[in-house]
Amino acid sequence: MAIFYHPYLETRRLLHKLLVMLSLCTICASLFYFLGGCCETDIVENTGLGQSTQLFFTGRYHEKNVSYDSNFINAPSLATGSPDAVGTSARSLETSSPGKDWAAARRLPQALIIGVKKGGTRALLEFLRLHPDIRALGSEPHFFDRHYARGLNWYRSMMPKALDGQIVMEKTPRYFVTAETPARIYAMSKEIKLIVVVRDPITRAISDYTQIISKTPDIPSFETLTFKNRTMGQIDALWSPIWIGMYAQHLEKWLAYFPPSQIHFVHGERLISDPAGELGKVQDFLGLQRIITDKHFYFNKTKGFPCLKKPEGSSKPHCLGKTKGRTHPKIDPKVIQRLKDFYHPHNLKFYQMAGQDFGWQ
Ligand SMILES: Nc1ncnc2c1ncn2[C@@H]1O[C@H](COP(=O)(O)OS(=O)(=O)O)[C@@H](OP(=O)(O)O)[C@H]1O
Repeated sequence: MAIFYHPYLETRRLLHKLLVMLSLCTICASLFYFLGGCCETDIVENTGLGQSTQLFFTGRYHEKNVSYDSNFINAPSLATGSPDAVGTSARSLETSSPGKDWAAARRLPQALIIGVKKGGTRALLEFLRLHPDIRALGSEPHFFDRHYARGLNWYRSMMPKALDGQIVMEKTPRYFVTAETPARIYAMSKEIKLIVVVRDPITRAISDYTQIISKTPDIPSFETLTFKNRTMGQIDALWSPIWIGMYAQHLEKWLAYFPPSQIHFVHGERLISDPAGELGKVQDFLGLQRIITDKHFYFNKTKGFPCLKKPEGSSKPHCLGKTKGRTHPKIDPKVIQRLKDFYHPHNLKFYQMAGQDFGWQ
């Protein structure tokens, strides 16, 4: 029987072969992707926070929703959004120990820097990131004050991946003055460790005002805004820069939920004059080995603040960016004196509640 060569049949055979090969490729690729995805991210997460929140973790967020403020100069990787750009040892898990990445998971934080605004919270967070046992979120998630309705799974997805034994933390200075926050944090974890950086409330208020005026230059002077009635010398205690500094009144709300042993106060002025000393106490409070020491800091005369020495593999030192350590306006000494009188009883009450004298006059 004669075999006919028919171009139409030949093309059909070729197309058929191609289709089979394509299907095989698709199956292989899907298998490869599926197996890879499973091994990398599907981890049963134990929050370790004494509550029933064991959840399946899908881990496909990669911090894409998080904005990092580039508060460190000469820290290009921070500016590009890496959560662990600063520090000699706190390198990104994803890049520094790929072999261990499979064991890392996103967990809810075990420690929080809750305040105070303009206290030195950014400096503290960035210094703490030097510790290999700390994994800190670079941005301020504002979960307990603004985004609570998004739920704990959203909050967890914001956190950097951490290995067992590493402490996950974030900082949002507004938590300290938000009335609903202590109860919400308590509902997440009764054992959480809370850190508050406090600074002389008058300097803090001026720092706050300096930030406000940098964004809205047309507002009245600090002196004007400080008073409800200047001739009567009546302070406007509801003006946010003044109100935030009434620490005792805010602390009361936290002590209704957490024992004093769970709240650590960082002395904001000493964080500038002796960063290693303050960091030593924070590491003790967190139950960590004292790894961050004075070897990590140098005083930058131009900046007027302590900065980080060069990290491994880089010749550039790290200072906080220009929004930290701004020049403050000169305030009328009479207004300062009036503020001292105003804050005096609040400060005394705060020293008593915190169990330490911060020495603000
Ligand atoms: N090492 C170092 N470098 C720069 N600045 C430092 C440092 N340590 C503490 N500070 C003080 O931190 C103040 C800003 O506080 P915060 O980071 O808490 O501000 S914020 O609430 O997050 O906006 C900032 O306030 P201003 O001086 O008013 O800018 C600083 O005084």
